[in-house]
Amino acid sequence: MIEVYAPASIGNFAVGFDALGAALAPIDGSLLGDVAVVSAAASDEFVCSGEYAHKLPSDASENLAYQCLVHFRAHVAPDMPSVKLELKKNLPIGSGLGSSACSVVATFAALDKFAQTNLSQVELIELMADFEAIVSGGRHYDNITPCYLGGLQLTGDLIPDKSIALPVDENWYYVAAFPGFSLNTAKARSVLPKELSMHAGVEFAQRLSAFSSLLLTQRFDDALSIMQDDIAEPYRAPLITGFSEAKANLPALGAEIVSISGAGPTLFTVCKTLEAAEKCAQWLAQNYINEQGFCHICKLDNDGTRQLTVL
Ligand SMILES: Nc1ncnc2c1ncn2[C@@H]1O[C@H](COP(=O)(O)OP(=O)(O)O)[C@@H](O)[C@H]1O
Ligand SMILES: N[C@@H](CCOP(=O)(O)O)C(=O)O
Repeated sequence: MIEVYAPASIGNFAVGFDALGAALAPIDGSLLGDVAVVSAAASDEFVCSGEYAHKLPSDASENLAYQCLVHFRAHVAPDMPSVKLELKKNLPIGSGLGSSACSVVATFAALDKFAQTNLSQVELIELMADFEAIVSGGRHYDNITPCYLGGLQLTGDLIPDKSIALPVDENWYYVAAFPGFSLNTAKARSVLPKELSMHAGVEFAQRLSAFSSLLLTQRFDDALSIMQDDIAEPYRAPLITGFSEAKANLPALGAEIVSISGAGPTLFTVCKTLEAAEKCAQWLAQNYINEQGFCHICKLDNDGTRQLTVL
C-alpha cells in the first residue's frame, strides 16, 4: 500500500497571477491537504472518503482522482496490477486552497510510486496540470507545483523544468482563513478582464520580477512592500463577502499584506511575528469565517507531496 499526502496551497501569492504559489503547513502540525491511498485489489476500484467527500459528485467518473486513475491505466501504465484507489478528500471544494490540484497531485504521485513508473518531475507536473485544467477553467501551475514540490514556486511553461523555488523570510507566518462557503474557480476566472492594458502588463511584469529578485537576494522587507495583487483581487473581492472588511482591519493587527488565496474565498495574510498572526487569526475567526469555515496559522510546507505509509 502506498499512502501519499499533498498539501494545500496559496495560488497567485498576490503578485504572481497563475505564476506563483506556496504550499501550506499549519504550525499546529495538522495535515491540511488530500491523501491518496493505492493498494492491490482484484479489480480496479475507487473510494472517496474524508470530511468533504460528500461535496463531490457521487458518480466516480466525475471525480478527478478517478479520472487520473483511468488515464494512468490507459496511457501510462497499462500493465499495472489492479488497484484500489482511495481519495481522502480533506480539503473543501472551491475554497481557494488548491483543492482540485491536491487530489490530482496526490493521486498521480501515489500511482507513479505504486506502479514504479518513475515518470520524470516534468512529465508528472504536465500530467497533473492537464487534469487540474479540466475543472479550473484555465491551465495554470500555481497550485500544482507548490503542492507537488513544496515551498514557494515561480511556475509556468516558460520556466525551465516548469518551476523555480524562491526563498522566503523564515520568520514569516501565513494565516489562511476559509470562510466556509465555496467559490468556483472557473466562475472566479470568468470575472477577470480578458485583456490587460500595456501599462498593467508592464507593471505586472515589473512587480513579479522585482518580487522574485528581492526574495532571491534576501531583501524580504522590500519584497513585502510591493506584495499586492492588481490583476485579480479587484475583480474577485466583490464575490467574497467580508473580504474588504478583513483587508481594511487586519493591517492594524500586524498583517503585512492581506490578499485572496487562489481564486478565493480563502484569504491569506503574511505576518512577521507569531503574535501578529494570532491576532489576525482571532479577528478572522470572529469576523470572517462561519461554522463551516476554518483558520490556520501556517509556515510554508517545504516538503510538498510525500509518502505517509509504504507497506
Ligand atoms: N477530487 C476532486 N477534488 C476537488 N474537486 C473535484 C474533484 N473531483 C471533481 N471535482 C470538481 O471540480 C470542481 C473543483 O472546483 P474548483 O472551484 O476548481 O475547486 P478548487 O478551487 O478548490 O480546486 C468542482 O466542480 C468539483 O465538483
Ligand atoms: N491562479 C489561479 C489559482 C486558482 O486556485 P484555486 O485554489 O482557487 O483553485 C486563479 O487565480 O484562478
